[in-house]
Amino acid sequence: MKTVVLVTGANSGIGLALCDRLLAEAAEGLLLCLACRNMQRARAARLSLLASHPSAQVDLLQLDTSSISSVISAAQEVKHKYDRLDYLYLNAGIMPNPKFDIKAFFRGLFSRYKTFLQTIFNVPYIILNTLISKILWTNICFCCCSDLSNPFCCSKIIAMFATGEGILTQWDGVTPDGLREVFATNLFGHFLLVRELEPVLCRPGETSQLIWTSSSNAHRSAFSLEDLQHQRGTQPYSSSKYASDLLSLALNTHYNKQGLYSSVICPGFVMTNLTYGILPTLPAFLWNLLLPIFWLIRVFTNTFTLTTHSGAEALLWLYKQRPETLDPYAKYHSLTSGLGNNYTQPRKVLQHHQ
Ligand SMILES: NC(=O)C1=CN([C@@H]2O[C@H](COP(=O)(O)OP(=O)(O)OC[C@H]3O[C@@H](n4cnc5c(N)ncnc54)[C@H](OP(=O)(O)O)[C@@H]3O)[C@@H](O)[C@H]2O)C=CC1
Ligand SMILES: CC(C)CCC[C@@H](C)[C@H]1CC[C@H]2C3=C(CC[C@]12C)[C@@]1(C)CCC(=O)C[C@@H]1CC3
Repeated sequence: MKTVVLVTGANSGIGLALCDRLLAEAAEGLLLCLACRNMQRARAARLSLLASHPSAQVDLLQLDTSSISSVISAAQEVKHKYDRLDYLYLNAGIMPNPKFDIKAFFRGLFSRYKTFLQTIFNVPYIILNTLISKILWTNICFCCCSDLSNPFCCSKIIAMFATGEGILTQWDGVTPDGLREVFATNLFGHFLLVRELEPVLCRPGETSQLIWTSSSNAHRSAFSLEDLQHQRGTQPYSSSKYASDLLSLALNTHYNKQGLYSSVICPGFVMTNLTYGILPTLPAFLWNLLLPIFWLIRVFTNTFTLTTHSGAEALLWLYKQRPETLDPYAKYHSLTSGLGNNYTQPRKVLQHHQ
């Protein structure tokens, strides 16, 4: 019997890389279903996967997660075609019209520029402090140095690079169903899909896994239970990702006794169609010019996974785990070390009392 895996948003980016890595891992025993909104792109993705894994079984499914009717008919088709679903990767996602706020970026960087330079050159705080204060021996210099020795500033800059917090502006629209587009695409459509697929996900005596592609950009401050769709805020993407972290937890409470387990992952910062739009003046291939800078930043934050292959690391790692052994309060991070090695690390995301 083949393991049935369904991946939403499988025609590009992290989703496509995941499919490739799954097939490289277990092409023979796998029945892979690519769930995509655009069938032309889906067919192209299928062909590229079959080119490198000729013996693989790859099916296509039309699914637009932002549309209620599309989700319902896609779920009907899945239930009709397969009598089981072992893995459901909830990966499709949008961040409409993201813009890099250069002012906010430089404000964040240069308000703490000394700390940034120190981070880059890795000069130990104490040596630098003593040296400068001995040479100049003035009050002003002392003030500067006290700033230098504040590791909190360093960690703030690193956090800015790791999460994109405060340096991106986003936009949101309304779907024909009357829902906010980011909420509908990233969260609600997936939730509906899970509910509709209950009969093939919850089978007596067997386990299945839901795996959400969340983000380091998921911020509690962006989310409000009173404004689930984020109609009143300016961070719809962060809100939808934080909501998926919460929802995963709730799904575990609800479904674990029926053998269905849910986890969230964070792929790190990956260069994909989703991120190319952030620097609008830069065509996709020119992003590669920034690679040396990104590799340098990676020395300080291992969240710069950069390639789709590396970003899919935690998604693949979860595929190999027994779901009962996973921590529902953890977010599993794809990480890449300064030397380019990929690994997965769980980090506590929600505290039990939250
Ligand atoms: N890149 C990054 O740095 C990070 C990405 N993520 C998350 O990773 C996931 C994958 O994104 P990524 O690979 O980067 O970007 P891509 O844009 O390459 O992939 C997104 C995929 O989702 C699909 N999609 C978008 N909207 C819908 C919809 N309404 N219905 C069905 N499919 C849809 C896209 O299809 P189409 O080709 O038709 O647009 C595409 O296949 C997203 O959830 C994203 O939020 C999280 C953290 C960081
Ligand atoms: C030297 C500069 C020009 C570098 C600019 C880098 C930024 C464009 C990126 C730094 C951190 C990135 C990031 C994301 C987008 C691009 C950055 C802001 C995300 C917000 C993309 C979507 C996510 O889910 C999380 C990412 C976190 C890091």
